[in-house]
Parts: sequence; structure tokens; C-alpha cells
Amino acid sequence: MVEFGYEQLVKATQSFCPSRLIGKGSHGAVYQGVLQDNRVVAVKRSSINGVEAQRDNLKKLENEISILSSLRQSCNVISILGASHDSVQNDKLLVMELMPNGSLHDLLHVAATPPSWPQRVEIALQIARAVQFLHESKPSVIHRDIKSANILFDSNWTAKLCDFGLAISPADSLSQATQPAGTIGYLDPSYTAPNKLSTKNDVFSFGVVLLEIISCRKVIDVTKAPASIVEWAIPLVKKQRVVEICDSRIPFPMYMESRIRRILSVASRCLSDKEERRPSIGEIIVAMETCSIEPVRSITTWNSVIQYLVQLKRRRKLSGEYCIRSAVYSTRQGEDVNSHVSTGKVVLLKEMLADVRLK
Ligand SMILES: Nc1ncnc2c1ncn2[C@@H]1O[C@H](COP(=O)(O)OP(=O)(O)OP(=O)(O)O)[C@@H](O)[C@H]1O
Repeated sequence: MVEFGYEQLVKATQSFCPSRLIGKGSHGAVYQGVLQDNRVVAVKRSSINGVEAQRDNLKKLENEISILSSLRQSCNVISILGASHDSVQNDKLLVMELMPNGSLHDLLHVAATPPSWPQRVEIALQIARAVQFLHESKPSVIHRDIKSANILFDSNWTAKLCDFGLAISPADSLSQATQPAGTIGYLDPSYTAPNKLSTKNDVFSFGVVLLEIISCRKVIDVTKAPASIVEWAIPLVKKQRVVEICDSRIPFPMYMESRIRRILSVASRCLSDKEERRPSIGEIIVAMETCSIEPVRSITTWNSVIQYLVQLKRRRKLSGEYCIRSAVYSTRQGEDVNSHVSTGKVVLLKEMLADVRLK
């Protein structure tokens, strides 16, 4: 991990200029920065608006830096580029890759166009891989704050798990005394004391995110009864009323019905009251990978085939008109109608072949 000079990051963010502010969280603010080598990065600062960081915020950011720098690289976990510390201002900075496409929370609840079903399945799988990476790291890491707002998209729309402020390694002796923490709506109800810390706490939160991805319902929605997404969706999953759970803004995809059923069944197991009944992230990946989708390329191919068939039908209709026009012209000129009909067919065939070659 690179130790950046504090002044270098002050310059990169134009002195933490408000126009560079991406957003504020409970333990800091994130700015867009441009490094000397022109790399565009995200810089998380423990103090907000220059007010000296509260001890708690500072500790969370230090924890985030320590956990992220102990992990290997993973395609579905945010990459840390470095950190910086200013002892005069008692400020800590975390430099990480910039995620320019916002959060899963915004994609589901704010964006005008809802994500497609294949996109949702792919995102769910990417998050599962991030959790698997953490739980199977040596020593393992428990994130403790898995939620749609902490899943951000990079420039290729790959989902990455971020915000490691609450993350903890159960191997760390400090974890024995760490009080339960997380976000209401995603927090495992059985995580009530430090000794209840387990990877299954993350599995529960992951189950909530799965329900959110499929339904696009807020995890706590006080305008609805029941307000909790878990209390609302799980009885419906048990009664096999899957269509009622699915986001109604886009048509229910019959061709993906079994995949969606499987994801909801995984979610229901993750949300089991009894921790021991919840699957491990390894089991979740196995269940989800069998329901993963064909690569987008194949969908494009199918679209091309459908488009081609539509064009073919249109051309056939046109060819009929062309033959009739030729025939009318020929009869006027006293020529053999059949010769023109076959010429029309040859022209059409040539065009179709050119079309296929282009594709
Ligand atoms: N690497 C990044 N690239 C782009 N935006 C980021 C990055 N990291 C965080 N953000 C955005 O910056 C804002 C603050 O993030 P931060 O992780 O501090 O808090 P949070 O997740 O919003 O809240 P909390 O800490 O309360 O859970 C959020 O809007 C988040 O989406």
C-alpha cells in the first residue's frame, strides 16, 4: 500500500473543494481526486467539512484502511490504492479506486430505468463472489455492513463491495469485545452480543440484498405493511407466489422464472431465523452459479436472429410486391412473367446473403 503525502492529496482534491465532494457517510466524506499521474481516484476523509474528526470516525477509517490493505485484490471488492495521515489536523485519508457509476441502492431505487433481469442476476452473483472472497480469505473477514448503498459500480458496471468501516476479522482478539453493529433493515436479528459474531451475519444481510434486487422494494418501507422487506417477502416465497415479489416495473421474464425462483429460495435460506440453517457463502455460490445467465453476447445473438427473421418476413412481403410489379410490367411489355419473378428472387437472395455476411 502506498503512503501518500497529505499535501499531495490536498492538491489532488483542490483542498477538499465542495465541487469534488462525491458524498458523505456516517464516518467521513468521499471526494474525487486527480493524482499527479492523472489517475482519477476517490479519497475518503475522516473529518467532515474540516471539523476535526471524531475519535469514532477516525477509528472506523483506520479500521477500513487496515482491513483493505490486508486483503488481496478481488474483482468484486473495492481496491485500496493508499492512505495518508496528517498529525497536525489529526486527519486520515484513504485513497481508493473511483466508482463512477453510483450504488446499487441508487440503481434500484432512484434510476429512471430499472435494471434488466439478466443484469440483476449478474449483480447478485458478483456480490456473492465478494462475500465469498472475504469469508474465505485467510484470516477471514466479516463485512458487517452489506447493503445496497455499499455496493458500487465501476466504469464497466462491475459491482464491488465497499465501505469496510465496520469490517472485522474474527481471528482478531479485539473482535471478542466489539459490540454488534450494522444497518437497520439488513442487520441479523440474532447478532445481539459480541460473541454472536459470525460469517452468518453477512449471509443474513446478503439475503436482504437479494430480496431488494428482485423486488426493488426498500428494505424498510413504513408506507407498507409489513414495513420490513423480510416479513413481506418470505411468506410469499414460501407460498411460491414469486411473481408478486418481482419488480413490476418490468415484465416478468418467463424464460428466467426458474432462476428467479432459485435466487428467492437462496434468499429465504439466508434469512432463516436459525443461524445454523443458513447456507455458507460457498453453498450460496454453488446454488447461484447453477442459475447464472448466459453471457450477454448470446442474448445479443438471439436478438440478431429475431431481428433477422423479422427482416426476412418483411423482405418476403416486399419480394411478393416486387414480383407482382415485375409481372405487371412484363405483361404490359408482353414479356415472360416467370423470368421476372425468378430475377426478383435472385436479387432478394443476394441481398439476404450480403445481410448475413454483414452480421
Ligand atoms: N470509491 C468510491 N468511488 C465513488 N464513490 C464512493 C466511493 N466510496 C464511497 N463513495 C460514495 O461516497 C459516499 C460516502 O461513502 P461512505 O462509504 O463514506 O459512506 P456510506 O456508505 O454512504 O454511509 P455509511 O458509512 O453511513 O454506511 C457514498 O455516496 C458512496 O456511494
